[in-house]
Amino acid sequence: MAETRRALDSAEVLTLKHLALVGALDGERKLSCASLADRLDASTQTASRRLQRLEEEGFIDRDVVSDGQWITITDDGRRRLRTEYETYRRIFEVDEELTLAGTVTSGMGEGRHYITLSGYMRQFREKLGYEPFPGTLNVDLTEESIRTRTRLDALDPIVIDGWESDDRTYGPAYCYPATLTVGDEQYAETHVITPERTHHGDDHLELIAPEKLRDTLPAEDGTEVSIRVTEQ
Ligand SMILES: Cc1cc2nc3c(=O)[nH]c(=O)nc-3n(C[C@H](O)[C@H](O)[C@H](O)COP(=O)(O)O)c2cc1C
Ligand SMILES: Nc1ccn([C@@H]2O[C@H](COP(=O)(O)OP(=O)(O)O)[C@@H](O)[C@H]2O)c(=O)n1
Ligand SMILES: [Mg+2]
Repeated sequence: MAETRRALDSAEVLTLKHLALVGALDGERKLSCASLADRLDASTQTASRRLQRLEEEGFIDRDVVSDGQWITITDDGRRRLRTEYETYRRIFEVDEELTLAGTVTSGMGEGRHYITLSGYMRQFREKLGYEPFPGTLNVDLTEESIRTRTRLDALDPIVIDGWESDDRTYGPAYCYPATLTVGDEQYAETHVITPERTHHGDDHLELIAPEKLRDTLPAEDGTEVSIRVTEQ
């Protein structure tokens, strides 16, 4: 589980952006606090404090040497910058559609179990307005769509809360309304569901719907599908 962190303030995000602009996303970059301070139009102490905080929060790695420091932006740092980027994209590209492509695939046969648990089903009824068919239709995303799916982070999902039974806890899941297209067939009442705890990687997308999509569309393993995520 990731630790809970205080969000970076805007000056700290700006510092991270400057580090990326001088190449610290692609590997180690040597910098002095004085040169960073110049770029940020701030004092050396301020630049130093911001670097320290970025390091403490895990957004950069640093190796301090006598005449400066070697800085690398970590994966968490890259993700933080990408979130910033997605927010701007949302501001300037409001009309752009978020469409993902891939092929239908079989998963581990666990989706059915989770969807039918009463702690989730009750919320699906209340928040989505339907009882999903027991399971998730799994889609193997194309390389391009694996990158595009990060744009989901900039949308407001319908949140299915985590809950507890007598013997274990269940994680939350996030739902995004979507239209699924196979050839000429469109199926509108569907949601992309991203469970917080999952055994699948970013290349795998799961969909829920009131009906068995494999029969309705129809679709089988290998069928190419397109998923247009629609704003609520
Ligand atoms: C609503 C929902 C909640 C889930 N909650 C959990 C969870 O708490 N813990 C967990 O290990 N997996 C959870 N999963 C993920 C499943 O274990 C699995 O990774 C995923 O649904 C893929 O299943 P599939 O390959 O059978 O389609 C959840 C899945 C769904 C759909
Ligand atoms: N709305 C849905 C949900 C699942 N399904 C399918 O129903 C079956 C059970 O879902 P599952 O998530 O338990 O299984 P896998 O995705 O692990 O294969 C799978 O074949 C899914 O592809 C469907 O056709 N339509
Ligand atoms: Mg599934």
